[in-house]
Amino acid sequence: MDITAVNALNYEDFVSIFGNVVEKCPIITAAVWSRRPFVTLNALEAAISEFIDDLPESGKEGILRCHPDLAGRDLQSGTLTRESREEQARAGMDALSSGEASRMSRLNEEYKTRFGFPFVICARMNDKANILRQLTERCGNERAVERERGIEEVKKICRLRLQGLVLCDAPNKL
Ligand SMILES: NC(=O)NC1=NC(=O)NC1=O
Repeated sequence: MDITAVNALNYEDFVSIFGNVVEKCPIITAAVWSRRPFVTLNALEAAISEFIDDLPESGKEGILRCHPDLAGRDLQSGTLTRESREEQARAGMDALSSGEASRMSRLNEEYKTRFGFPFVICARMNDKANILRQLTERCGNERAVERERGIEEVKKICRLRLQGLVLCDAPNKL
């Protein structure tokens, strides 16, 4: 699908295709539909980013709370979205040793207790070791710092999900 086809979508199809570029936050996609036509994929990504940046702190924290824990109960119970399942698998979250899994679980709980929202990182840009290192380090940050850092990671996840939806078809249309 190229950007011309994206701009031609009605809002039902737009939300149906792009509704999970920000995990479990289709309202963001539904809202930015009004900003079409998007000149490029980057313009669509920028519209999403601007919508997020304009939210109050509670809205940003709400977005973070829609993200499943890495190697958490959703992964264990098979209830991850397709996108999250693929992302977590690529980062090796489904192949942790029992020691690594219990460390992830403990650190995730510590992080959530401290901040009131989950640790979010773009799994596709990190491996297992770096995720554990980042989780350990970021637990020591201030809440405001982690709110912004988590949103930065949400935007990276969103960019990669958008590229998978719009660019991946492009090579087929030689
Ligand atoms: N808590 C998280 O960071 N979750 C996730 N990051 C990803 O890249 N995919 C997820 O499900």
